[in-house]
Order: sequence, then C-alpha cells, then structure tokens
Amino acid sequence: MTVGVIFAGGSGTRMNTRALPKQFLEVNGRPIIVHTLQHFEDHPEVEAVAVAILPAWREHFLKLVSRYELTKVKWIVDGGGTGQQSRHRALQAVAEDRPGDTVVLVHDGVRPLIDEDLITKNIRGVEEHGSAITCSKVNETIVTSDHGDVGSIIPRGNLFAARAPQSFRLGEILSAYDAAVASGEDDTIDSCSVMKDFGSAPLHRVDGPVSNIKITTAEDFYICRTYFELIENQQIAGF
Ligand SMILES: C[C@](O)(CO)[C@H](O)COP(=O)(O)O
Repeated sequence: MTVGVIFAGGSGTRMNTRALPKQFLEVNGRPIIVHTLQHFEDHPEVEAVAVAILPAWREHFLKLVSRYELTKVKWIVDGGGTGQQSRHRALQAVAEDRPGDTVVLVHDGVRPLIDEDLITKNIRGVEEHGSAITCSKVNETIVTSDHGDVGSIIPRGNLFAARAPQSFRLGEILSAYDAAVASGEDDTIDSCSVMKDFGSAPLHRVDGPVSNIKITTAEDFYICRTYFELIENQQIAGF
C-alpha cells in the first residue's frame, strides 16, 4: 500500500506571491499543485494522497480537486506554522486509516516535475532498503561564507542535493516526527533530517532527474515553465 503525503502549506514568502500562494500559480494551463498531484493520481501503485494546505485556501483547493477529478486525495489537513508541523499532521491523518507498514512518499506540492519513474523508484527503495531519499548530484562548488569571505570549500565528489520525494514506512517516519516534537524540535527542514536525527531507518539514496526542481523563487517558476515547454514540444527526453 502506497500513499503520497504532499506539503502544500507554504505561503509564498520567498517568491513574494502572498496574494496567490505559489502552489496555485498556473504553469502550462494548470495550477502547479494540480500538476504535482496528477502524477500521484496517475501512478498505478499509489492508492491515496494526503495534502497539507493553508487553512485559508482549503475551499479553493477543494474546487481544484473536484475540477481536475483528483480522486485519490483522501485527507486534507490544515498546514501548521512550519513545514515540519504540516508534514506531521498529514502523516498523523494517514496513520488513523492506514497500517504502519504503508509506504509513504513525502513530497513538495511545488515540485511538479516529478514523474512516474521517480515515484516507482521511491516505492522500490522503501521496499528493498527501508527508505528512499531522492537526490541529485551537485555540479557546482559549494562553499561556506558567513561574513562576505569564503570559508570552507566542500569537496563535491560525494555531494548531493536531497530533494523529494523522501519516502519511508509510515510507522517509522511518524515515530521519528513524534520524537522530534517530544525533544522540542518543530522546524526541521525535511523528513530526511527528521529520520536522521530522531528515527532509526537507514537513509537510502535514489537518484532523480535534474528537472525535479522545487519552485521556491520567481526564477524557479520561469525555469519550470521552460521545462514544461520543452516537454510539450518533445525537445527533451529523459533529462
Ligand atoms: C523537502 C525539500 O524539498 C528537500 O530539498 C526541502 O527541504 C523543502 O524546503 P522548503 O523550505 O519547505 O521549501
């Protein structure tokens, strides 16, 4: 049994789109969140989807679910003050209905370029290795810098960007989120960090396409739009 857990609770501060949170902006004729959910809707192994949404946007989201016939959306929870709280609430909602060995794919609503192959790789990763953390190779030099000067230069031979989905067994990731809260932590950056610091499942890497970007800034939005155009015109295959 596989369930998608989608975080769509961001308010768009970093993109300055508070009037319309970025997950609702349209690209290629549909809201970003709809593109994302459609991939889960279409995947034959995904049984249901939970979405954490900004409470003020619940009605708007419900209309999208109905208009685009997103039949797998089973739980809609109010997003919390942080991404961690939102993901935690969505996992709790799923756990009320589904057993602990359910495979959960925790994904960002603003990563619409996920594809069928990546969802399948995540499911197999959890079944075979206990988790699946979608990563992409870092192709630039990463440095630290606190006050204008470059500090350390991090060797990049084994550097990857951890992206999403990040996938686990429901019981294991929920226990890790519970432990994070019990320890006073409520703003971890992602599920992979929660599992690393508060859980015990191994973290297994699966490689995702470079195109699986997160729309965080206005630049990301335009890059995403270009990817959609290239896909539409079939100028890109397997990038
Ligand atoms: C989960 C994530 O996409 C992994 O790269 C990332 O941590 C999400 O960050 P955000 O601050 O919630 O956009």
